[in-house]
Amino acid sequence: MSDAADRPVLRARGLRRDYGKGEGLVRAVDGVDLDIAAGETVAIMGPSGCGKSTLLHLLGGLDRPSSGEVEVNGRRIHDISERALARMRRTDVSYVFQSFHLMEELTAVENVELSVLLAGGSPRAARRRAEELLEQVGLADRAHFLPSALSGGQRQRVAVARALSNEPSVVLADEPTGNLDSAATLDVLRLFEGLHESGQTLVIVTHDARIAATADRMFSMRDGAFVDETRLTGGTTGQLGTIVGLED
Ligand SMILES: Nc1ncnc2c1ncn2[C@@H]1O[C@H](COP(=O)(O)OP(=O)(O)OP(=O)(O)O)[C@@H](O)[C@H]1O
Repeated sequence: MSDAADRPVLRARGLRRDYGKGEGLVRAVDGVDLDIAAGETVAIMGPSGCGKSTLLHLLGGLDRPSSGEVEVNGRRIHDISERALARMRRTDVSYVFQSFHLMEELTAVENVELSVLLAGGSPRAARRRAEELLEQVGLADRAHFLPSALSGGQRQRVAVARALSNEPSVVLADEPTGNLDSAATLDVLRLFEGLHESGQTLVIVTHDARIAATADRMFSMRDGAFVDETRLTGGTTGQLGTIVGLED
């Protein structure tokens, strides 16, 4: 096997992020090391304010660390130009937010399409890809609805379709079910499970132990650092309904 095949998709070393200075200094992320292999699903849990979102922002290149480094597919992301970083955010690493972040004036299909267009796809290819993805997330029949006409779970599925639009190496999801009821949570979890089965790499920040239980590995975070790592065996295929408490 070549080195490239063994190389983690996402790697962080000595990652630190400080906000403010002097007496007001907050060390939001305090020395995180992380290696995530292709196809892994990793959950990050921890109490409010422990630094989960800040860490995810650093991993996705939405923010720069005070020190330390992040590599995506072997490439250090904080040394590259803003332009290259913006390109990487459109293609290699994508983000799913708790509050969806859809463009309210665009339909579901247009939201996904826009992401392909921004990454340089042709209009025709973008529409085809957007339709395929909405089909994949079970929303073909809602493609021409505005987000305001969709349920929370449906909006989050559009956001996931958009996150997948440019075939990213890693999808980072920040509390992706935080605004959803149990039925919608189950929908999104099933979608993640399908992505996992198809080999997508996922990093999910969550407060919900039931969601973390669906991962291959779970990190517990306190005060900006990982304090525990658990390898979860056996996966949860077919058990999601039980986990979320909706099915027997
Ligand atoms: N822009 C900022 N300026 C100053 N402090 C910040 C900023 N963003 C975050 N922090 C602080 O950094 C720490 C980590 O915040 P972060 O949002 O990463 O935590 P979290 O674990 O994601 O919390 P939650 O679960 O509530 O979303 C907190 O103490 C927070 O107050």
